[in-house]
Amino acid sequence: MKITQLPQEFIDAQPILTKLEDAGFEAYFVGGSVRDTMLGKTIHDVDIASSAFPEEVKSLFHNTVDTGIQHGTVMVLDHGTGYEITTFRVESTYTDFRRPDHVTFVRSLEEDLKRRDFTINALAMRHDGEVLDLFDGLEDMKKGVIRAVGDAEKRFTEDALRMMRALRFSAQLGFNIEADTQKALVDLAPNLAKIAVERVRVEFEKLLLGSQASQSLELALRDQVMNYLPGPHIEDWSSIIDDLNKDQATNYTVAWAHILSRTQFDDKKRRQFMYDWKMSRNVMKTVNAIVPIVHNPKKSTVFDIYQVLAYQEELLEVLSLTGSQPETIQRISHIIEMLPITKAADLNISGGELIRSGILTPGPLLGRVLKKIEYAVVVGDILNDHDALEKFAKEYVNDQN
Ligand SMILES: Nc1ccn([C@@H]2O[C@H](COP(=O)(O)OP(=O)(O)OP(=O)(O)O)[C@@H](O)[C@H]2O)c(=O)n1
Ligand SMILES: [Mg+2]
Repeated sequence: MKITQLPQEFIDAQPILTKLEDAGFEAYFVGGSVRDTMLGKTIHDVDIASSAFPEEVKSLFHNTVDTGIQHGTVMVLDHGTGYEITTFRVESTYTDFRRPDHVTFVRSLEEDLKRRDFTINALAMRHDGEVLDLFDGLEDMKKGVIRAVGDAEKRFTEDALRMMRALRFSAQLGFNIEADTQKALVDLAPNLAKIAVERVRVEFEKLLLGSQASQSLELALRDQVMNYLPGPHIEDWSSIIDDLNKDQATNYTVAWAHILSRTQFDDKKRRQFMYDWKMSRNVMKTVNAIVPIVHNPKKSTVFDIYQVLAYQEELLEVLSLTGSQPETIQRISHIIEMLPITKAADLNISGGELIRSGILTPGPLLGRVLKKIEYAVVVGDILNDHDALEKFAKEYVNDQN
């Protein structure tokens, strides 16, 4: 099978392949970019596999970086674009379920494709668009199936992450997982607990953002995969799945905030969950700001909303995902629109001015006064007007004495 209209990313990379070929090596586009092209999806980057050994790649191209040379990957820089060229390889025993103990470079494309995870990921494409399909990946694509290349148990034992990848691809593509592959997944799911959390998280986040996330989460639940994922156990998957049946999150911060809004976790358990998943500080801050409001949106005050203003987009999205009433969402949007200030720096008075005018001296009282002023302005008790704020500060200080 030959693709006649190649996406530009491949055309740009063609000279790299032909240079390798002219030197007597084989070179192919492999992996996600070939899969996604066949599926009519847009691609981001192209990966190249070659029979040339890393040193041979380096001697052919002027500008290279050893990005993963021990695994056979060399990056070739070409007009500002980096292309990863990985030598055909086979991997031997994975004693830690994470990384092969060592890789062996080979000259055969088939050997290389044989050790890949799924048939749809084991396609190779020549520089001219000719697709090599040694494991019936195209047929599986047509049928909408995720099938391990060869023995599923072997593939999942080599790298347990592939079980997450199976679920992730099913969420992204809406594909079913083929029966033997599914069985291996059920049997070997406990190994998921042994792999690096960061790797699991990346796949799980891709799953959550997939257009068929709900279908994939249902599979994960049924096959008890959830039991081997980080964090305290979530009891509330069914409501999360229901939500995702109707709509999907636009980014993973929203996805996590949505999940945690649907759980009954208290503050401590929620933090534990995020810590166990090794989420970034930014995600944690956003989730911690949003979840209490989503739990009780009707009770949220103007000042509550003001305090989470930095996360307003995420908040509104999670409210909508969790099925908040339109009136509730409208009320919160309205509060946001009407806020007189968006941050303390918008106040028409500063600590420095209060000191210069002799109303206050540096110290804790000054901090308290500024907080009071901010609160009063936000909730509409006073106007954000310099003289009014100064008067308010004077009266507050007098009351304290
Ligand atoms: N655990 C893994 C990870 C990757 N691969 C192989 O390496 C390719 C590239 O891996 P990666 O970029 O991680 O995934 P993609 O399939 O390219 O998916 P994405 O588009 O999300 O990058 C895969 O297609 C697959 O052939 C594999 O066999 N086993
Ligand atoms: Mg990729």
